[in-house]
This record gives sequence, structure tokens and C-alpha cells, in this order.
Amino acid sequence: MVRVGMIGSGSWGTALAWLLANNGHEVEVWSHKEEMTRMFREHHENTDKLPGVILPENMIFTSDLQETCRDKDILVLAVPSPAVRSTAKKMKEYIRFGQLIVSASKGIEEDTLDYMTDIIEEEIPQANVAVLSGPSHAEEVGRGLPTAIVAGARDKKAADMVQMVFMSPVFRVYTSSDLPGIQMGAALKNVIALAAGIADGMGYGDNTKAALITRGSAEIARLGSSMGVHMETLYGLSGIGDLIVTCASAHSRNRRAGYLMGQGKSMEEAMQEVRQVVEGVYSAKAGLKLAREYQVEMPIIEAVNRVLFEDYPAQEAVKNLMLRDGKDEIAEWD
Ligand SMILES: NC(=O)C1=CN([C@@H]2O[C@H](COP(=O)(O)OP(=O)(O)OC[C@H]3O[C@@H](n4cnc5c(N)ncnc54)[C@H](OP(=O)(O)O)[C@@H]3O)[C@@H](O)[C@H]2O)C=CC1
Ligand SMILES: O=C(CO)COP(=O)(O)O
Repeated sequence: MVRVGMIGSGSWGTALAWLLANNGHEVEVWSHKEEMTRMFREHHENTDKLPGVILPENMIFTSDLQETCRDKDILVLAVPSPAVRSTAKKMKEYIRFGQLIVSASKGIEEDTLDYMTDIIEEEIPQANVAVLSGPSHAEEVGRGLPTAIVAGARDKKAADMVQMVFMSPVFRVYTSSDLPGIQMGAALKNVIALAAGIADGMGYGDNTKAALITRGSAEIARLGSSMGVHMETLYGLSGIGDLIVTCASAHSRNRRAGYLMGQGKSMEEAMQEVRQVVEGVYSAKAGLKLAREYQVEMPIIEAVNRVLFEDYPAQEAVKNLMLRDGKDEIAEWD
């Protein structure tokens, strides 16, 4: 048994708290609003973001960040990516040297192009930082449906610790040393999922979806290759695995937001209707900045940016993607 502090109590923090409690660990859950803590204390359930997943009676809920960080073997940071830096800043003074913090958030910071683990390391230099990522919708993890995921860390001991703590008969955890590769796939799949959702919303078919997933994966691989991440990671659980689930699942908020935009809603209207964090909207600009910095062609990411931020009609964006100059898939002719 280890003591875990769950920092963030949206759908993902709630599902992970449920999983870890089922694994026999002592879990304390921090919410950034008192009203959320009251909801958890009263119902032992996140009635707003993950109804139906009942947390144990003995689980502690609080809005006191210091209390959640104190005396914990592991802290899991599961807040939306735009809130990771500010939350890490607040945590800093409560973290002891070498304390393990696992990032469960998916995103790239727009201004700095930092991954979530970079932000945590910058803000809390005394921490030992890891990441957990892969195809894992909270709605399914919270029902105990078999899921496989990757735990990444710079040192093997930290990755092994995360694997040991999270692993269960319904949650299989692989370890990895490729922190950038894991987080690049995690952030950019959300942008491609917006495109897949837009295509669904416009009434396109499975062929279109398969094309977006495959060519989206090619874009991410091109960038990954320029940035020196491992291709195995991008073709693994946190890359193609998460890309598939996010583009296809009915649970995906990114796909749903895209769907609403494909049906004619604005980005703001779609985000409001989804009522949960749509990370692809925050990572889209970061993806485009990286493409420009590393001079990599990323036409789908570019098209999503135009539709999101320039009011560009989705129909035109699809037409432009289809009518780009003919390209090779492989060009090793004799
Ligand atoms: N849901 C999933 O299936 C998975 C999610 N993730 C990742 O987990 C992260 C969290 O997403 P998820 O739990 O799904 O999001 P949700 O939309 O379910 O919940 C977000 C929660 O974060 C709270 N919040 C908003 N701002 C802050 C802040 N500044 N500090 C602390 N909490 C804040 C929200 O509260 P309020 O009501 O005030 O907005 C809300 O309770 C994201 O990066 C996501 O990509 C990863 C894997 C799976
Ligand atoms: O990252 C996720 C599943 O692995 C969640 O994706 P959505 O944010 O699109 O729901």
C-alpha cells in the first residue's frame, strides 16, 4: 500500500482515484473548488464529470493542497494542461526532495512549447517527475474495463514505481524512458481527433476517418523524427493507440467538440456544449509552432488551426487537404 495524493478531480482524476483505491492504496483527492470537495464528501462520486463511479467511504477529499501533498509517496497531477504550471507553482513549497509526481495531463504549453513534465520540473525542481499516458478514457477505466497505458520517467526506478502502483488485472502498465515521445503523441492526437470529429460532424465516412488517423499519425511521426523521439513510442500505446481511441470513441471530448464544429457550431459553442476540457484546442497552436520551428509539413494540424482560430470553413479545409499536390507515401524506387 502506498499513499497517493490526487491533484485534480475532473473525470480523469476521479477515475484514477477509483483505480488506485481498488489497488489497495490510500488516496486523498484535492479539488480546486470547495464546492467540488463538498460534492465528493456528500456523494463519494463526481456527479458532474464522471457519474456512476463510486469512490470508497474512507477516501479523503479536500481543497487543502498542502494537506494533499504532505506525507504522500506519490502525487498524481491530473488538472487540465493550461492549469499545470499554476498548480505546480502552488505545490512547490509542499514538495520534499525526490517526491514522485506523476503527470496525467495531456498537452504542450503554447508559449514555451514545454511538455507537462518539463513544466513540473521547472516549477518544482526538487521533484522526481514521471508521466502516465495512453488510450484510457475515464469512463472505461472507472468501470474497470481492461486498459493498457505507458509510464514514462527519466530513471527506471521511478517508472517501475508508477508501474507497480497503477498496475492491476484491468490496468496494464508498460514502462518507458521516452518522456518527449509519450507527451508529443498525447498532445497532438487531440488535435487530429478534432479533425476526425469535424469530418464526422460533416457527415463524412469511415474512409475519411481512417485517412485522418493514418495521415495524422504520419504528420506526428515526421515531427517526432525531426525532434528525435523514438518511433516505437509514436507507434505505441501513447501514440497511435491514443490517436485511435480519441478519434473513434464516443467518450472523446475532442472528437465530440470537432463533431459539433462540423455541424456548424463555433469553437466556443462546441467547448461550452462539451462541458469538459477539450485539450486539442490548447495544443493546436503548439503543434503548428513546432511544425514551423522544425520545418515539418503538418497539413492536418495546419487545417485544424485555420478552422479553430481563423473561422475557415471546414468544407474548404477538407477540399484543400484532398487537393494538395500528389505525394509519395514511400519513395525508394530502384
Ligand atoms: N478524461 C479522460 O478520459 C482523460 C483525461 N486525460 C487528461 O487529464 C487532464 C484532466 O482532464 P479531465 O479530468 O478529463 O477534465 P474534466 O473536464 O473532466 O475536468 C477538469 C477539472 O479540472 C478543474 N479545473 C479547472 N481549472 C482548474 C485549475 N486551475 N486547477 C485545478 N483544477 C482545475 C475543473 O473544474 P471547473 O469545474 O472549475 O472547471 C474540472 O473539475 C487533461 O489533460 C486530459 O487530457 C488523460 C487521460 C484520460
Ligand atoms: O486522452 C484521452 C483518452 O486517452 C481523452 O481524450 P478526450 O480528451 O478526447 O476525451
